[in-house]
Amino acid sequence: MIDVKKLSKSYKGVEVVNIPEMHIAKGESYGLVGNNGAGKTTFFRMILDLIRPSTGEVLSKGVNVQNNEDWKYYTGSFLDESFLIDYLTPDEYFEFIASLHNYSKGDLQEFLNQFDDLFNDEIRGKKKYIRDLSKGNQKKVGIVAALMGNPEIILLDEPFANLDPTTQIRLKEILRKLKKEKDVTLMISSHDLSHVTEVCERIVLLEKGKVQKDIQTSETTLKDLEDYFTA
Ligand SMILES: Nc1ncnc2c1ncn2[C@@H]1O[C@H](COP(=O)(O)OP(=O)(O)OP(=O)(O)O)[C@@H](O)[C@H]1O
Repeated sequence: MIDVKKLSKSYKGVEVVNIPEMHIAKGESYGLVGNNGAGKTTFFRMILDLIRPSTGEVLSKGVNVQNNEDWKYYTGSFLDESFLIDYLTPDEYFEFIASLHNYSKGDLQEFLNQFDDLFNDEIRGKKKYIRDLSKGNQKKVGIVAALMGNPEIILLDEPFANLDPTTQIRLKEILRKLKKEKDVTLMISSHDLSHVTEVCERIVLLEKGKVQKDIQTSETTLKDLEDYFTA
């Protein structure tokens, strides 16, 4: 699904990402962990062609993401609030994103109804602009919008941060269901080692832009990661 080749990014001569090679298979759930500044967001931004690599390339289904827009039709993502349009209400924003996916009004209602529990009556039908929502509720809007249009791959940066425990549990269920029922490829960066090891079958650990671990999740992974970050 995604192939990374000789990928690096430097700012003012300082290298912040250096990944010589990486393959992310279709249907894989991939968790990216690493301390602040490890390069997680920068890596995701290069996959989404939001920033240009200093060297190398990212291929989505074999095509360089810089040269072709096709990947945008099957890729859902939410990295931060800049993905939102904060002067719209959530309903207006969902309608806008739905129009990009050619959803009818009925399609949109049906799609959003699935997330009633997650929204907890705080998001739809309110006359509040996105900018006036709490951080957690903004995140819910962004994540749900990223799931619209049946994406084949979904990238989420810190999806669990700012969410209350109930929502974290619901989000984990949603992500697991997407993988199981729709074979969606998931790429999640997270500081929450417990959630990310629960959802992801593969964990990649970045440190100073370089891959330190690339492992299949097992019963010992959470403990191994905790030990790594404690040392
Ligand atoms: N536009 C930029 N100009 C200069 N340096 C940058 C820029 N964007 C990112 N960096 C640097 O690149 C490094 C990696 O940042 P990045 O945001 O990718 O890390 P991260 O792993 O996502 O961190 P966090 O867990 O804190 O979100 C950091 O040292 C950051 O300061």
